[in-house]
Amino acid sequence: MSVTSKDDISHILRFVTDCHGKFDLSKCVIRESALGGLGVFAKTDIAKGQSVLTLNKSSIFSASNSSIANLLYDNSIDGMLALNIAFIYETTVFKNTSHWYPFLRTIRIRDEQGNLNLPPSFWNKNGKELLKGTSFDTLFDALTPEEEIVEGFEIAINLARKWNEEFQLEIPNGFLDVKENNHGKDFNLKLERFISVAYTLSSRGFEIDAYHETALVPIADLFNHHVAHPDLKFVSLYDVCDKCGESGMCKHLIAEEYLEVQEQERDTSRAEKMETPTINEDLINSLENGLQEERSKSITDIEDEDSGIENADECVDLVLKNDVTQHQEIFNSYGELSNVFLLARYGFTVPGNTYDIVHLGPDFMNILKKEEKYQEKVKWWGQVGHGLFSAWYVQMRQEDEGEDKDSVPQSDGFSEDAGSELEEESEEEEGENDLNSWLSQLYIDYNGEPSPSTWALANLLTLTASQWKSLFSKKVTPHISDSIINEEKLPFLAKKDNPHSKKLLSKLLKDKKLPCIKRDNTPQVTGITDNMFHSAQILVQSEHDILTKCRKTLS
Ligand SMILES: C[S@@+](CC[C@H](N)C(=O)[O-])C[C@H]1O[C@@H](n2cnc3c(N)ncnc32)[C@H](O)[C@@H]1O
Repeated sequence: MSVTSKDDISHILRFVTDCHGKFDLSKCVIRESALGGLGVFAKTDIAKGQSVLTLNKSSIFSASNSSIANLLYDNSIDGMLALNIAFIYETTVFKNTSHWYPFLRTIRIRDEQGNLNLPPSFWNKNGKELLKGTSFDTLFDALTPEEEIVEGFEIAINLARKWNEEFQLEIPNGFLDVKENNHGKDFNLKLERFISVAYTLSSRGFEIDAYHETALVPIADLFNHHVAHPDLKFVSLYDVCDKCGESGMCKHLIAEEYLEVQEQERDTSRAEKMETPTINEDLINSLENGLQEERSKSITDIEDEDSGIENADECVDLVLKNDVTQHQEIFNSYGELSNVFLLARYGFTVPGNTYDIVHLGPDFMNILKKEEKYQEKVKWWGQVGHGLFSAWYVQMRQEDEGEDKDSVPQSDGFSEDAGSELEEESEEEEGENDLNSWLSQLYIDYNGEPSPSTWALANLLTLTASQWKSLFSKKVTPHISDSIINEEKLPFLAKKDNPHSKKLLSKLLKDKKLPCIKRDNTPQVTGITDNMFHSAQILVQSEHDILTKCRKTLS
């Protein structure tokens, strides 16, 4: 939960004005939102297509334009780690001397009660209990602390010490000044602050371009998220030089082109072997002289046109994709995300989030472990069946869509691993864990509809011995995975009206345990802050509602 205080509105507006940004105060107003913190509201009706905010990229804050940009670059630090370290230096070391400080100081890493904003993976035991057994825990394993952030903190501490030793750059006080002789306690205290910075920035960052990567954008970060009907589109030219951020020709591109031409000439002439020219400072400088001339000419052209804001390619824009009406809050979209993702990355949850699901993996595992009769079927499903069924199902859906071209394409339930959205790093381990792969496909969607795999596994488990045999065109061999499936039987697995399967699923839902969310004690006793409680309550309620809908579907 990262929110801004209303006392900061004037500072943010002044910063944007000083940066010659365009935010039309006759059309929009920043004020407190019922969702928490601030939001941006329409002062008048505004037509779709209009831009509500235009800022030059030089006024956004990224690691690449921070005061320590060169140091980060020299040490090959990029991405979110670079942004976190840059933010810490800017707000603790450079402070008033930093161009961005008036904006950055409005970004709080603590909630209104003074508690650090922490992701659930770093909540205390009581806090984690609030989410135990939900999809957050079982499907995404998002209660386990990420090693990556601790490693990032250690890198940041070492760099701070190195820069201090080498050229006396002050070590950020209270953040990276970990006492060497008091490693444990002091380390953990400052690690929490570091995590809080990372979590807060991840809830406010915008993907800008190849040069800036993720950056903080004043005012743009005050628009709240809408799950279903966002009003805005964030526009930024991504394809720029990753070394200098130029959108057109720059010395790096010219140097690259020059080398390419040299290469081609060498190939075509097939003459004596020429020495390969390399990009060095001399080459860049000589090329840059030519470029400088070209550039000053084009700058004059732009200034002549003078529209108040410079080259559009050098700006970021928030453009309306809907008409908005007077007084309404104007919403952005942080992505088509379930509450699991919103909480893990952005620190909040939304009631009635249509991207929510309920994971049934552990619930199936419970009955599979208990019942000997299921062992053979489950072994086949894990090794062969799930893959076969998924491929058949996707193909069948494509054929249906081909026949009915006007129909709205729908998710086939297999196109994406339901558990993939939080697991960028675990994609490397793809294939390592077949069990997780098919278990992740066992879920109920927001409408209370079991996923295709859920129906299929339930249908499989409830097959009688003779039905199970007839699933194979050849006798089941001792090695179940070698048995040949009778493909005509696959549609049976997709059935949604098998009373035996419905009964099995109903029992599964009856036994499913979700956390009981109630406030037994004060936050001082439990360490559960209002934000933690509120977020967990919405997430768990959403899962309860999905289960209720599913029970109706099954009855
Ligand atoms: C980019 S900021 C948006 C502006 C924020 N309200 C502020 O005061 O700074 C993102 C934060 O706003 C809050 N937020 C955004 N959309 C929300 C929503 N639909 N419901 C609840 N909180 C939301 C969350 O605290 C989130 O971490």
